[in-house]
Amino acid sequence: MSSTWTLPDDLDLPTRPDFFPAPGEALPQHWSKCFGCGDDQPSGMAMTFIAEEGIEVSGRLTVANRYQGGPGVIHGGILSVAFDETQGMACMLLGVPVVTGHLEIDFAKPIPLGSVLEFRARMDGMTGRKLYTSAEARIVEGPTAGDDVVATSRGLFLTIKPEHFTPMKDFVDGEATSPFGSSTL
Ligand SMILES: CCCCCCCC/C=C\CCCCCCCC(=O)SCCNC(=O)CCNC(=O)[C@H](O)C(C)(C)COP(=O)(O)OP(=O)(O)OC[C@H]1O[C@@H](n2cnc3c(N)ncnc32)[C@H](O)[C@@H]1OP(=O)(O)O
Repeated sequence: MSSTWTLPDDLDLPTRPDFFPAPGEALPQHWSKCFGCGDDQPSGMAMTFIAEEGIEVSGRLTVANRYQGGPGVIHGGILSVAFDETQGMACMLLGVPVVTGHLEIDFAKPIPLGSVLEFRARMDGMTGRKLYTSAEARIVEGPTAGDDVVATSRGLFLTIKPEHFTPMKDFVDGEATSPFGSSTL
């Protein structure tokens, strides 16, 4: 896999607050209408996440037929959504709202429709408002399941003020039922 990504050398690794789910417990969706994780988004990807040790999360995605890009394989954009979501969830362990500033993906192996993917993402460090993350995906169920890493990603997330989404309030489609965290609307 190739990448031009280099981490700054002045990063801190924060400690994880204890008010979030313990390792092994499910993470709440951050916004019920989110395409990646929301349960109020019928056309979405319904990803689920577990808190791991440290500032790390795992997430699962079943590759539905509608996620097809090339013949029989996942669309690269769908895989990118999953990486965005998983790394955003790793940031969420710190209890601060964030948005993605930069995301990059290396697509290493084809991923057949019907596969179940497991993503793992972690915080590599932060400086000021900038949170640096990395992640990888493996196929855990399906005809090509195995230990091979099928894709990797690196992200830069920026902490935002609660009012970041206020100008978007009128564009939300109906009532959201975000139970926890929320996108601060
Ligand atoms: C869907 C929303 C979910 C939100 C949930 C929140 C609550 C839950 C909490 C957690 C769950 C997380 C789960 C989320 C999963 C999905 C996340 C997404 O898909 S988010 C949607 C896509 N992303 C955007 O819409 C951002 C659009 N962009 C912006 O709004 C701005 O550009 C923003 C906020 C990212 C930065 O703008 P500035 O004005 O606040 O700050 P400046 O000064 O430009 O940048 C600050 C520092 O960052 C660097 N920077 C910014 N963008 C960069 C980039 N692309 N590459 C490298 N550096 C960058 C700059 O160089 C600067 O660095 P120096 O402080 O000077 O060292």
